Amino acid sequence: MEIFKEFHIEAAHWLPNVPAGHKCGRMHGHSFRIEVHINGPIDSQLGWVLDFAEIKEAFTPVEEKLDHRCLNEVPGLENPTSENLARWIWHELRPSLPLLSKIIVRETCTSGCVYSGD
Ligand SMILES: Nc1nc2c(c(=O)[nH]1)N=C([C@H](O)[C@H](O)COP(=O)(O)OP(=O)(O)OP(=O)(O)O)CN2
Ligand SMILES: [Zn+2]
Repeated sequence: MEIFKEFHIEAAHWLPNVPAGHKCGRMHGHSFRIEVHINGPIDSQLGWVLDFAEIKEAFTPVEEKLDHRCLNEVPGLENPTSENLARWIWHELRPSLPLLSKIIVRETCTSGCVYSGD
């Protein structure tokens, strides 16, 4: 079964590799919504796949690195597209969440991406 927890990050970014004049080449901000998905069996005693609190605990250092930051200044996020952000979060979380199955990044109400690992 797959479970998830959603986190909210306020951050600024600009995209360095877009064509000249593209609006995303200018510094701007988003209220990013990030879903962390975990896939595994339900523990028969506890009745859950993983305590949601464990997902939150794993995400806390990631939140510290991203929230109220300029993402371009975060090592590894020099080109902070949704795709690169999702992949970056995956690699940050995977060591502490071995059942990690998916990262969903919503950059705006209408745009985002789903990353299921390499
Ligand atoms: N594949 C990607 N395309 C774009 C990304 C991205 O990360 N991956 N990022 C951007 C910009 O950061 C932009 O802020 C978000 O794009 P967009 O959805 O075009 O934003 P709008 O608010 O203008 O969207 P509406 O069409 O008004 O809903 C651009 N592209
Ligand atoms: Zn943007």
